[in-house]
Amino acid sequence: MTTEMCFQDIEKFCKSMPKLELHAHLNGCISNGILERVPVFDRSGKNAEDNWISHENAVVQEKKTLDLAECFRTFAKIHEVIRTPEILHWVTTQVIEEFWSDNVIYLELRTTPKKIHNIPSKDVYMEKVVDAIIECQKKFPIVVKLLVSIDRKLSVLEGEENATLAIKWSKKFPNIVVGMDLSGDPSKGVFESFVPSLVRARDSGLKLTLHLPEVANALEAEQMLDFRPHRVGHAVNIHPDLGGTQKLWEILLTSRIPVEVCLSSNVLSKCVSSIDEHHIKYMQDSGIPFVICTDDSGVFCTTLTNEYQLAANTLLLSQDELKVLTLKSIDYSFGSPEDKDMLTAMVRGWWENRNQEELL
Ligand SMILES: CNc1ncnc2c1ncn2[C@@H]1O[C@H](COP(=O)(O)O)[C@@H](O)[C@H]1O
Ligand SMILES: [Zn+2]
Repeated sequence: MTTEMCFQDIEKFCKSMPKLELHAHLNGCISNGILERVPVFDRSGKNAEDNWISHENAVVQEKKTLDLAECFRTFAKIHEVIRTPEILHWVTTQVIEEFWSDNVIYLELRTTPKKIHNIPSKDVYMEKVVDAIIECQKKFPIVVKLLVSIDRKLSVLEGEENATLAIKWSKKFPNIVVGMDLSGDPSKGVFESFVPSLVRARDSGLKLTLHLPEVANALEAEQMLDFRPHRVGHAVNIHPDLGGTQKLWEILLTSRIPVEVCLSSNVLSKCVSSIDEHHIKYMQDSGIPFVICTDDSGVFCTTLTNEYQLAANTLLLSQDELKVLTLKSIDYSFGSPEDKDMLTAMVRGWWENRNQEELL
């Protein structure tokens, strides 16, 4: 970052920049502000005015270190709030609106469809999320895509079900449902068992992103990288100085698979000991492609602005480098060629205007 820019300037600058978010779990992105306002809907599905779920029931998330196990307990608490199709629809609109307020112009949301509480089926889950996306795209200048996740604690059969669901919904809404993700508690489940489902999704045109294990598991990390997904999440425990191996690092390096970097998530979940020890520096030095993401903006009390600011401070990025980072995230996105052209024009337009204003 240029020396004349102070901390607040960087924040203001990162906020004003148009940004792309490529790694955001729907329920992990429900902020305290949203949780405190979850409405109670009456039986007809209408929002019963002034009837909010009490604050005591809301999950209070704090910006503090949680270990991974605590993170997963927090997700379970949030899932307790998502009791009806109406609430799911409402929270999805709120999450999208919060990203839009942060100047996110393109958002890839991911979620594991669930049949829980009064949500009668995974299809209804998909319907509510897709409806909310369509509604928000009419209201705000933001492009939103959906990736269907497989939570790795699920059975192989349920993984198959999610792949079938993703394929079916991508045929219905090809501009919205564009990919699949494998995520969840890395101490549960086995990547290899989901390979047939993921291959089926890939063969039907869906893009894939896999969470590389956030705990040291060189064998699984290697299997995931060898699978050549379109992107990977996190990439902790890959570099030989940081819990990985030379072999893993070289596979990542030569594969050119873009990494979704989630700085706050990695530090707050204690997968990385501090921001200064984060592998983002090694990735920058080696030229490994990466994109800055939030992961769970609600659970980690962060924003994409904050993550860009952290990256700018950690890597001492110039404004021009921030522009390049944003333009690269367009390339790595799962948007269509038309989406990418439109986003490139928007981002370039914003930077050109800004440069002209500076000259005046
Ligand atoms: C912190 N690092 C992480 N590592 C692995 N999986 C994570 C995660 N953060 C979130 N999830 C996955 O996303 C779900 C919440 O969103 P959805 O209910 O699907 O919308 C979590 O239950 C977990 O499966
Ligand atoms: Zn994630």
